[in-house]
Order: sequence, then C-alpha cells, then structure tokens
Amino acid sequence: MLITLEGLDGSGKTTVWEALHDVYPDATFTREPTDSWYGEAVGRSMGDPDADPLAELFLYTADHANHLSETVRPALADGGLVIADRYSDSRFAYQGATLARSDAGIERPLEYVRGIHAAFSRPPDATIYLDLDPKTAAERAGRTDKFERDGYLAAVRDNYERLIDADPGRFHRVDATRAPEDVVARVEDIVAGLVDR
Ligand SMILES: Nc1ncnc2c1ncn2[C@@H]1O[C@H](COP(=O)(O)OP(=O)(O)OP(=O)(O)O)[C@@H](O)[C@H]1O
Ligand SMILES: Cc1cn([C@H]2C[C@H](O)[C@@H](COP(=O)(O)O)O2)c(=O)[nH]c1=O
Repeated sequence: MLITLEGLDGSGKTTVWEALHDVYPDATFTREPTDSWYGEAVGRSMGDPDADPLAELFLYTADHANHLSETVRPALADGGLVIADRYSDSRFAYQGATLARSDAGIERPLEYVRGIHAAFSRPPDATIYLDLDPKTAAERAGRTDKFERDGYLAAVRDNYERLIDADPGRFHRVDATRAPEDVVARVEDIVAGLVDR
C-alpha cells in the first residue's frame, strides 16, 4: 500500500512522517524530492529564482520517475507499506501554480502536469492532506525559498482543493493548525484504519 503525505510547506508532513517510523518500523519511508542526483538537480533549480518553470517541472518529474523505479515499485512489489513525504500531488499543486504564473503558455497547467504523469506514474492508494492556511504555513516554513511565500502558497492550496474535489475518496484531510501531538495522533488513527482494511 502506498500512503502519501501532502500539504503546504510547514504543514507538518515531516513531523508526522518521522513519528510514523516508530509505529511502522518495517515500512519503507521515502520522500520527494529524493536524495538521488535527480533530487540534487531539483535542489539546484529550487535555489534559482530564475529557473525555467517547465525545466523545473521536468526535473521534479525525472526525480519522481527514478523514485518510482528505484524505491516505490520494488517495495510495493514485495507487499510492503510505503509512506512518502510528498509525491505526485506536490507536482500537480506546486508546478500547476508555478506554470499558471509563468509565460510558458500552458493552458490548464494542473491538468497538463497530471497528464504527464498518467502514462507512467503509480497513484497513491491514500493521501493524508495536512490542511493549513498559507500565512501560517509560510511562517512555520520560515519563508526560506521561492515556494514559501503566502501568495504563491494560496495558489498551491487552491490546487490541492481541486485535487481533493476530483478524488475525495483518496484524500484524508487533517487540521494541521492543531498541536503537533494531536496532528500526529489523528494521522496515526487514519493510517491504522487504512492498513487494517
Ligand atoms: N502542528 C504543528 N503546530 C505547530 N508547529 C508545527 C506543527 N507541526 C510542525 N510544526 C513545526 O513547523 C515547522 C515545519 O514542520 P515540518 O518540517 O514537519 O513541516 P513540513 O510540512 O515537512 O515542511 P516542508 O514542506 O517545508 O519540509 C517545524 O518547525 C515544526 O516543528
Ligand atoms: C516534491 C515536490 C516538491 N515541491 C516543493 C515543495 C517544497 O517547497 C519543496 C521541497 O519540499 P520539502 O517538503 O520542503 O522538502 O519543493 C514542488 O514544488 N514540487 C514537487 O513535486
């Protein structure tokens, strides 16, 4: 089973992902961007305020392709539980928002990014969405990179809402304004329910 954690920067994904390690010691814990050289290339692009938005999309997508073949598909083929801190929905939401603000000329960017993935990706079985307002998200994240601005994060959040509307059965919304221990407890309940199904 593939479970993904999604949400704005600073929504608490990594906090939850780390807490789940203790509960599911045999699971495969993974994340995007990965620590492969593809992920390093993504990191370079993220650090460049003038990075070409389409090139950046394809760097993230290359990292995803490698993540699938090297980590996700093998673990799933072994019957394992995979828990990913960010996955394809991050691309749909973030690069959908980036392309919408760019002069790349892509109509319906969120659908475009989804379409690129359709031929090769493996959708999550369930996605836990840590729901947080953009202002708090940017504050928690420290506004350190070009993605962590509340105006941009508002557009990303709108895209997440569109993704949830399109596939409500897959998403489990968690109120990320709650205290960390409450958020972790809620996520652990959801994951337990999914794994026991
Ligand atoms: N529920 C919470 N309430 C208040 N602060 C929190 C909560 N969860 C996490 N934090 C704090 O917010 C910051 C970001 O948390 P975390 O790294 O888990 O978020 P993230 O979603 O993984 O962020 P990013 O996407 O930027 O990596 C950390 O300082 C963390 O301690
Ligand atoms: C996978 C992925 C990530 N991003 C953005 C979101 C964050 O601002 C950074 C890095 O993620 P982290 O959780 O803070 O380590 O990258 C993105 O725009 N598109 C993606 O596909």
